[in-house]
Amino acid sequence: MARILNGRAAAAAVRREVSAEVMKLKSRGVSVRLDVILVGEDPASVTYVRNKQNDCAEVGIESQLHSFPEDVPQKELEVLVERLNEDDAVSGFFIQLPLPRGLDAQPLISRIDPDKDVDGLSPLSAGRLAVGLPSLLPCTPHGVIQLLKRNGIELEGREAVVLGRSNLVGKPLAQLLLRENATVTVCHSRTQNLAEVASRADILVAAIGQREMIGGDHVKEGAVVIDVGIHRTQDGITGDVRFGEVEPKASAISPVPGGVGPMTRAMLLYNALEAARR
Ligand SMILES: Nc1nc2c(c(=O)[nH]1)N[C@@H](CN(C=O)c1ccc(C(=O)N[C@@H](CCC(=O)O)C(=O)O)cc1)CN2
Ligand SMILES: [Mg+2]
Repeated sequence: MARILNGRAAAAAVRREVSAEVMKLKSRGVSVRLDVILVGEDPASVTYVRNKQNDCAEVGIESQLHSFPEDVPQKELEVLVERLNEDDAVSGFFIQLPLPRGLDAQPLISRIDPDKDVDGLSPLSAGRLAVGLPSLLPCTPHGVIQLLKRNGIELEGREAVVLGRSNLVGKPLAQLLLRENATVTVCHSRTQNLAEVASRADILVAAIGQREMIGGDHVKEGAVVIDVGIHRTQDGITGDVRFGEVEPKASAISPVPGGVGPMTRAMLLYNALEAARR
């Protein structure tokens, strides 16, 4: 029976730590402000943004929402990004993803000042991470590392397999695991013998975006399994992992919901604090 890696508890601990540091900054006259760009009315995005703003309020971070209809011109968003870059009252900001069809997120993200890039997704932030310079770290991958570390799971010298190579999760997570001295393999849709490669892992991270694709045959006995997937079904939310099949083989496993998701939110608060210190 696997240990359940409780993301809600770890995230609550991060929030307490951030809150204490925000308080200290405030006592020195420095306020922390996280601005949010939301385009369109995708229900999941609207919920995530509301949750993130509630998190900010809980830890004493100010937050301002910049909300646009889905047909907003790209140029208007570019102008806003430049304005937020220049505004000294704004510690950091992010664009809630995905953007509606017709808008291109990458040129906007590329314009964000890396010192304000609380999602850690700009090419400059990614480059800093890749060469080992200090940078704001993408929230989900950083949340995965924190979930592992706060549960006392050793990474150094261990075989880590990341399933998925997105800019949001897979690629930066591979960099972070390398930084922790794990031996890292990244798998993707063209990987041959996926189950064979995955079952080499001491630490297996599923971030492929395919509902319940990973089963017992992908997992080595005693592996630590992290599920980054989020899929809404009629029966509730599930991940990329068939939990019932994998849990008996794993030594530890993150649930969905209540695993990586809450950590993503918590690491955004951590980044807002870091940005304010810059
Ligand atoms: N600009 C960004 N956009 C998106 C990101 C991101 O990090 N930055 N990640 C995802 C969405 N996301 C945050 O934005 C996010 C998704 C899910 C959760 C979460 O807590 N999930 C819960 C379950 C879902 C629920 O209850 O609705 C859980 O896993 O327990 C947090 C953040 C894409 N967009
Ligand atoms: Mg600066």
